[in-house]
Amino acid sequence: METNGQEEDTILTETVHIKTKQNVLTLTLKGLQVFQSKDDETSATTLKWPDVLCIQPSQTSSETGCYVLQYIHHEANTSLQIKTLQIQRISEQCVSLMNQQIADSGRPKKLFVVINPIGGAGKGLQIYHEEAEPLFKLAGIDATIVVTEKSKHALLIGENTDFSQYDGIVVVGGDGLYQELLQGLTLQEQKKSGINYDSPDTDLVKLSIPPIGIIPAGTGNATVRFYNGGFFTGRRTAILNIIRGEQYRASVFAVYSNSKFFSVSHLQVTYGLFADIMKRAEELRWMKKFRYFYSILGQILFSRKRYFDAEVYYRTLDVNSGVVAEANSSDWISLKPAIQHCYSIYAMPFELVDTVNTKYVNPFGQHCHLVISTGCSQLSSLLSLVSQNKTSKPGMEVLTNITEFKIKVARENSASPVSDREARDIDLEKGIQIDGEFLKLETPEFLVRLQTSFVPVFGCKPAVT
Ligand SMILES: Nc1ncnc2c1ncn2[C@@H]1O[C@H](COP(=O)(O)OP(=O)(O)OP(=O)(O)O)[C@@H](O)[C@H]1O
Repeated sequence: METNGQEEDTILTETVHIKTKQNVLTLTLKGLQVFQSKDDETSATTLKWPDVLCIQPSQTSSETGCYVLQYIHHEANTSLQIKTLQIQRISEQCVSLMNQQIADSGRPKKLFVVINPIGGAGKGLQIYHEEAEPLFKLAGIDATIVVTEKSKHALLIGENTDFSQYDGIVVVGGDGLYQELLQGLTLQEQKKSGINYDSPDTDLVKLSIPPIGIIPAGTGNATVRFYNGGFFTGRRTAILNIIRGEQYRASVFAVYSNSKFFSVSHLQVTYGLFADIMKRAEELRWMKKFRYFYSILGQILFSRKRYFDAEVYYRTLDVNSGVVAEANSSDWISLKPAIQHCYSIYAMPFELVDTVNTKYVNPFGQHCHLVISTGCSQLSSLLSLVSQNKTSKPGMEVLTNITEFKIKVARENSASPVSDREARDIDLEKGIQIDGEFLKLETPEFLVRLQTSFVPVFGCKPAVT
């Protein structure tokens, strides 16, 4: 709460006691402040209304006017914690005004919650009931819960539910569950609008839905980290950001193939190496969460690179003018040489800020980067994905400021395989990995278009280091 202009914003000022010492409590339109003495600003606790969880009568003191204030504390690295403040001798009028301001702070009042009971360690329900529900109750939030009963259930929920009576949609699961819901929501919005959403030349209609919050309960929980400042330090931060109600519009990819809208992607689109790893992980599903570790290790240590020839075309944003280069031209920019002999292509719908002074991943950005591994080691390609590298190096081309790209894979293998390995390679040639799932294309070519400000999400801006 700023002191500038505070006088005009002030709703009420009164004297209260904290730890038996006299304090001044001031309520303003923006928040509240408690301080021992006007001359000692350092002793002040200053809170904005979205950070005030609740004020309730103390359970440990029978004294009238003794209340416990619970509030959200912001740590230096964007993680959030709950703190309490016991206040004595506070008036009923002040408590009632505080409750009014908390209710008007913009936090959601009604949430629609989708829980995956089998994601990750199978603890989605437990996580929700033990960690999220008590905090939602404390914050006066009502929740309607739907537990998914089968694969793709979240897609049907997204496609067929009218969310207009809710202030937020919450996903309790991993990246896969969020992708399914997003896919359903995207289809619902496009169908409602009547556009030809199969054409990549038609802009998708941005989602006009209540913001989505993710409570991580899957094996892969990457996107929630980026939506919550990039330094994800626990589920509690994600839950508290939903309660705070701060929202942004995140970018996603729209993926097209064979002249059809194929999928929406909130995390990553990969072709080649990482799609192959994901395919192997699916075959090892019985190993539960260890399947990723095992399939990555198996590929890096024991498997050869599966090379393919690809034509790569792209469009970029002129970051200084904000204009998409070549946007009105039918010509795409092509890599030189036009055909890349490579083994991995990937992109994430995030803007990477990586300068001498700062490095962070921004999911609310305007462009992304595309990485093509040609001659570098598989480990190097993997590390670049994990570390969000955006610098080209020998055997790895990184294209920056990308807004869309098009990949056409030339068939490396003969149509009639002579060995099991060749048969597997042909199978893999049509594979693409989207947000952790291995999917099959009809033909090995696809177009990916960044859709900026596409989906409203609860969260906070990236932590700038
Ligand atoms: N009741 C259910 N029975 C079977 N599958 C389900 C059920 N509910 C959701 N799913 C499926 O679970 C998959 C994974 O969900 P989620 O992303 O929450 O967890 P995860 O453990 O990170 O995922 P993954 O297993 O892909 O690593 C989704 O593809 C979804 O279709």
